[in-house]
Amino acid sequence: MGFRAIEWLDDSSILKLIDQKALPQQVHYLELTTPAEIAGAIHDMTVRGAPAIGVAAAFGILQAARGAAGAGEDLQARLSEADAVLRAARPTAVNLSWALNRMRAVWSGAGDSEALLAALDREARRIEAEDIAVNRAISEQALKILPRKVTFFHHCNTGSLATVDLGTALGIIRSAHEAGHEVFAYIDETRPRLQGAKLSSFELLQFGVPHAIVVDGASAHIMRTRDVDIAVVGCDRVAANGDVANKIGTYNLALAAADNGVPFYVAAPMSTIDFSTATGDDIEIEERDDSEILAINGQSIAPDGAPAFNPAFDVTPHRLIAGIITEHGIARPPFAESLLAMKRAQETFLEESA
Ligand SMILES: CSC[C@@H](O)[C@@H](O)C(=O)COP(=O)(O)O
Repeated sequence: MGFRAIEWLDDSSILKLIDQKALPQQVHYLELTTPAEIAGAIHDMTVRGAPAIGVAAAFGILQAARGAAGAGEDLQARLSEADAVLRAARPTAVNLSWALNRMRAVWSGAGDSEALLAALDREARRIEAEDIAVNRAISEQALKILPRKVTFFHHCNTGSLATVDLGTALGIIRSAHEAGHEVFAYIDETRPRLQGAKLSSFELLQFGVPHAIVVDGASAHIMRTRDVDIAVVGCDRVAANGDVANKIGTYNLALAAADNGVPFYVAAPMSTIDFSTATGDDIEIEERDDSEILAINGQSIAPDGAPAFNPAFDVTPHRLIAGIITEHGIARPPFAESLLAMKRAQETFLEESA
């Protein structure tokens, strides 16, 4: 098992988070006691990665419910306040609102506060447990199409740290290595916050997966001059037409892959597919503080007063994507149809396992 980004301490209702801002130099944990603190940790990227922030938010709601019950306060009022604070923490990853919607469906339902509290407890744990199962299933789907000797190109961090465990795209790389494939991975740095250099390399070293960190701008050159079999990335929101919002630089990578005939895959839990968003143009792209570009580890790298522009995500058009790997299978173009087929497979799976 990798480092756990998130751990719920049930007896104390504390959400324990590894501080991803301090990695890899320090493995340091924070213990959060309020939804406002959790929202702050999501916003400042102490916890990050689309699935991880959804799970953290679900426990934030549970924390608020327990707090309200302990103080004899109105449950609905406290929860709707917590919901609003958590929902506003980051805009692009749909997993945040997806998890909050699941929790809201519980707390806005019928039942006395004791029953609601128990149901919220179950739902938060279910969201957490499902994430692990879904990530394993995504890896299993991907293993079906990988050659025995496989060289990957990966962007950002999509591993254990970005999820509850294993991860999505990085989980595929790790699973291929553990399944005996001869794996090598090019891990791009992922400016400006360097999730690739800091976090993905940290995870791959832990599991003994051969890899090299490369600068973001090297992707086209490496694909042109080395044998790269597959580029695989995660996602923060997939629109109904298959357009994918993911960490800034994903679109560049997809263009480099297209020009070099490298198949470009997106690992996507069904929770990241947003059927209510028609196309990538409808996805809100988070803009973060200029300081993320102008300084590295607090050290200024640009002239004093230099302006910057810092969109944190981009949208890769569906035409550049070979497949979207979900826990229910690999969706292929045309995605408007194949993603709906995945949704139907999910509904059947849920009915059968109910
Ligand atoms: C399984 S994580 C998927 C995405 O959330 C990941 O690729 C990504 O873009 C993370 O961005 P971040 O800004 O670090 O939260």
